[in-house]
Order: sequence, then C-alpha cells, then structure tokens
Amino acid sequence: MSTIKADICIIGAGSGGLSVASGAAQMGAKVVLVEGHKMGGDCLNYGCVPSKALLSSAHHAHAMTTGAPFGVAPAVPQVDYARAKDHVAEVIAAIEPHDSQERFEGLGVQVIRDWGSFISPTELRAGEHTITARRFVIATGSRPFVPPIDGLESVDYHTNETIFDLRERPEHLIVIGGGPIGLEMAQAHARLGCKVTVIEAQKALGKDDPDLAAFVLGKLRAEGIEIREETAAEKVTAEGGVTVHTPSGPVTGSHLLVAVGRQVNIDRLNLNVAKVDHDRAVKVDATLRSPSNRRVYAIGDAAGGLQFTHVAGYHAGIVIRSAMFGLPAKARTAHIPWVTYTDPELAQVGQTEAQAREAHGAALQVIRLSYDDTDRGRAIRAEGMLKLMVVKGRPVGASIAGPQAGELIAPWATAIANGHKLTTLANTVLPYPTLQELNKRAAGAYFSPKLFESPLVKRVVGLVQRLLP
Ligand SMILES: Cc1cc2nc3c(=O)[nH]c(=O)nc-3n(C[C@H](O)[C@H](O)[C@H](O)COP(=O)(O)OP(=O)(O)OC[C@H]3O[C@@H](n4cnc5c(N)ncnc54)[C@H](O)[C@@H]3O)c2cc1C
Ligand SMILES: NC(=O)c1ccc[n+]([C@@H]2O[C@H](COP(=O)([O-])OP(=O)(O)OC[C@H]3O[C@@H](n4cnc5c(N)ncnc54)[C@H](O)[C@@H]3O)[C@@H](O)[C@H]2O)c1
Repeated sequence: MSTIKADICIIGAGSGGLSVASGAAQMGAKVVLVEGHKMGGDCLNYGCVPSKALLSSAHHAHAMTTGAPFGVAPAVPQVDYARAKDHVAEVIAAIEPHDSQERFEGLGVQVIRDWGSFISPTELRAGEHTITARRFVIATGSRPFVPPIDGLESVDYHTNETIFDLRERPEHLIVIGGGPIGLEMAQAHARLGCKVTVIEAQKALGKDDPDLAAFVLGKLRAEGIEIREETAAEKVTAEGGVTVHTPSGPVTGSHLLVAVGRQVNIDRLNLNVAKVDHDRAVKVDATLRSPSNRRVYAIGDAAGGLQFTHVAGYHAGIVIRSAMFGLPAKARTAHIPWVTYTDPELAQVGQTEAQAREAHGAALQVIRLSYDDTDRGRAIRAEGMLKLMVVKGRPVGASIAGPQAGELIAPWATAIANGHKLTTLANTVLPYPTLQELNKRAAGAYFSPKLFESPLVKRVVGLVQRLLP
C-alpha cells in the first residue's frame, strides 16, 4: 500500500481528464491520473472516433451510388464490413499514442491503472494506492443506459461499447433510440448494406430544430432507413433473431443496437463517503465544483450537462484556470455547439428558433437560406438549409442542416461565444466559391433590407450623387 500526495488527482482518463492532466502537469503541478479501463475513454474507444470512422466507410460506399447527375455511372459498392471495422480499429490505433499512459508519464503525470474510490472527503483509493490531493477532478464519463425493457436481457444486444467490434455484417439492424448515436449508426450500417429500422419513443433528433431534423430524417428515410417515431420499444423477444415489440407492431431483425441515452459513471466512486452531493450525476455549481466538498470538481459527462467531447475539453480549461491559478472561472452552455454527423449533417449553436422566439419575442429576426443560394452549393448539388436567429444585429442562434454543417457552424460558434455583431461576418472577405458564403449571405440578408429598401438611404445617395463632381 502506498500513499501519494498530489496537487491534483484526476479520476478518468477520457476527453476531460486527459486535458486537465496534460495542462496541469505542463504547468508544473504534481498530477495523479487514475483510469480503471482504457486510456482515451469513451470518445476514442467507443464513441466519436469509431463512429466517425465507420461513417467515413459508409460515405465511400454511398458516393459510388450517387454519381448519375454528375455524369458518373453509379456502381454497386462491394462492401467488406469486416474491413470497414479494420479501418475503424486503425483510426483508433493511430490516435491512441496521443492518449497513452506513456505520453502522459512523459509529461510528468503519475498514471494509476485502476478504479478510483473515495475513502474520505480528502482521500481516494485506487488499487494499492491512497491518494491525498489538494483538488480532485471527477472525469469518469458515462456508459450506455440500458433501459428496463421487458426481455432485453434475454437476447444478445449491442451498445456503442460492442458494436464496433462486430465483424459480421448485420442483415437487418434494429436500433432502439433515434438520438445522435442511433441515427449515426443507422446510416453507417444502411450505407454498408444492412437493412435498418430505428425505433424512437418520441421524436427522432428531438433536441434539434424540428424543421431541420425533419429534413435530415427525410433524407435518411429516402436512403431506405425505416424510422418509426412516437413508438417505444416495449418488449424484446428472440423470435426470428430478435424481435422488438412496439405499439406500432413488432419488428424482427438479425441484430439489435440499444442507443437510448447515457448513464453517468459515479457508482464506483463512493461519493457519499466523500461528501459529494449527487443525483444521476455529480452536482456542481457554475465553477464545476461540488458545493458540498469544495475540493472536488466534476467535468464532462460526469457533470450531468451536455455530453460532448468539446464540452469535456472546455470544462478542463475552466478547472485549470480555477485549480492551477485560483482564478474565478464559470462554465456556460449558451455558446456550446453540437453536430450530428449523419449525411446531411445537423449542427446547432445557441438558441433554436423556438427557444429564441420564447426568449426574445418580436425582437427576433429569423433568416432562412438554402445551400443553393450559393454558387458552390449549386456546383455540388448540395441540399440543405440554414436558419439564423438575430436580435438587434447580433446572432443568438444558428441551425444548419446539409453537407459540412459541422464546419459551417464554426463562425456562428465564434460570434455567439464572443458576443460579436453580424457586421463581423459581413465585413469578412471569404474565398469564392465556398460553402462558407452561405454564412456571409445570411449576414448580408440581415443588412440588405436596411440598405436597399430604406427611403433614407435612397435620399442620402441621391443627395451625395448630386453633390459629387
Ligand atoms: C457512439 C458515441 C459517439 C459520440 N460522438 C461524439 C461526437 O462526434 N462528438 C462529441 O463531441 N461527442 C461525442 N460523443 C460523446 C463523447 O464521447 C463524450 O461526451 C466524452 O467522451 C465525454 O468525455 P469524459 O471525459 O466526460 O468521459 P469519458 O471520455 O467517457 O472518460 C471517462 C473515463 O473515466 C474512466 N472511469 C470511470 N469511472 C472510473 C473510476 N471510478 N476510476 C477510474 N476511472 C474511471 C472510464 O473508464 C473512462 O475511461 C459520442 C459518444 C458516443 C457514445
Ligand atoms: N455527434 C455527436 O456529437 C454525438 C454522437 C453520438 C452521441 N453523442 C452524445 O451522446 C449522447 C447520447 O446519445 P444517444 O443517442 O444515446 O441519446 P439521446 O438521449 O440523445 O437519444 C436517445 C433517444 O432514445 C429514445 N428512447 C428512449 N427510450 C426508448 C425506448 N424504450 N424505445 C424507443 N426509443 C427510446 C429517446 O426518446 C431519445 O430520442 C448524446 O446526447 C450526445 O450528447 C454525441
């Protein structure tokens, strides 16, 4: 049994924990990082990285079928599902060294590969070690929530923790849950040659703008994915492979993926002994500290808010400022973007139209544009749309559905995070022809009526023209 004294002890080596560890160690703090499973956490091993890698295989397969309008004869893709999974594994392996124990030890971090559990408000036990630290950071992430659906435990089902290891291509994949995990995996599998049925209890992509979500769902359905909404999975049986019973009738398939949300990893932590208040997640204030034990922070999925890798990274920055420099730093959510990487992609930052209407009433102006309002959009036959929510010359929200929506949302994320006015974008010169012109056009569309439909402007121009030599 060894006792370790540290400035900061981080529990969980995923997106959030690794960012705190590397920042704090490089600033000279004594850092202990405790990880019970794989370095890199969910994002690298079971989440963002494998899902985007599999989607890229699916993209290649799909592109072979869509060339006709461009004068390229469609071909039937010969998909090797196991090879696509090799691609996923290769991408993970390529990123792994960046998140590895060796790299973090090289940065001066003491890495302990065991599960951490508090034994007092100031001490954590991990294997043979007892760690006392000035500050603890709970960065333990989340795991798939498995709902209590009758019969589910009696069949083989997949979650995001097992689906990327599956080598045989499912003939018919049933997905329970029409959120980002369910729909990204549904489209990846459909494009790799599987029949896919999605069962969603409420509205699929229900956290996004309903108009844009409907557009994306329409595209997924047009590719042959059956998406049943407002019909919950009530019972699962092994009939004919796997059968999911819903109020809209049973669906029988060969494989089942459960993607109905996440459960925060706090059960092993012994939070009561640490006097850290919690419900389904660790309770934190805006500074990400536990009000009941000020020594303890929680970040990323464990903090119970938005569950994204970039949020975990953002939280890490707040903790570094607070724990390393003693500076006041508060986490906000209003400027956090997110993207669902289906094709078309669906991106959001700030308020949706409905949220902005409720918050700003008549002061809200909504600008709607279509991708084919840009020459590049026309050239690539892009279909998609942007909604920009503006109040008194400042963007308060942007929603984009279409190709590269995840890239196109970036200027709005910058503007909303920094309180920029629309003039910032309107004054920017963008290369022609790019899809980014969609954003600039949206800014232009806000100013056009003020410039081109204003009697005052017309009178001033008339006067100046008479006076000019
Ligand atoms: C399929 C899927 C796709 C996703 N795609 C995206 C995406 O495209 N973009 C995006 O932004 N987000 C995406 N996410 C969400 C993203 O993966 C998470 O929000 C992110 O990983 C959270 O980071 P974290 O640091 O909070 O936790 P994690 O990365 O999950 O890390 C937590 C770590 O803590 C360890 N741990 C847990 N308990 C203990 C303990 N008691 N002791 C020691 N170690 C412990 C775990 O083993 C794990 O390694 C996706 C998620 C999934 C499931
Ligand atoms: N691109 C990305 O950034 C990305 C991708 C994947 C996951 N994530 C993160 O992971 C989180 C979890 O994703 P998720 O898709 O599992 O969760 P989610 O909560 O976003 O969606 C789950 C869906 O399952 C439905 N559902 C629940 N019980 C059901 C039942 N019995 N039958 C049918 N449907 C049911 C819910 O109504 C909901 O729409 C996301 O919220 C996001 O934060 C992000």
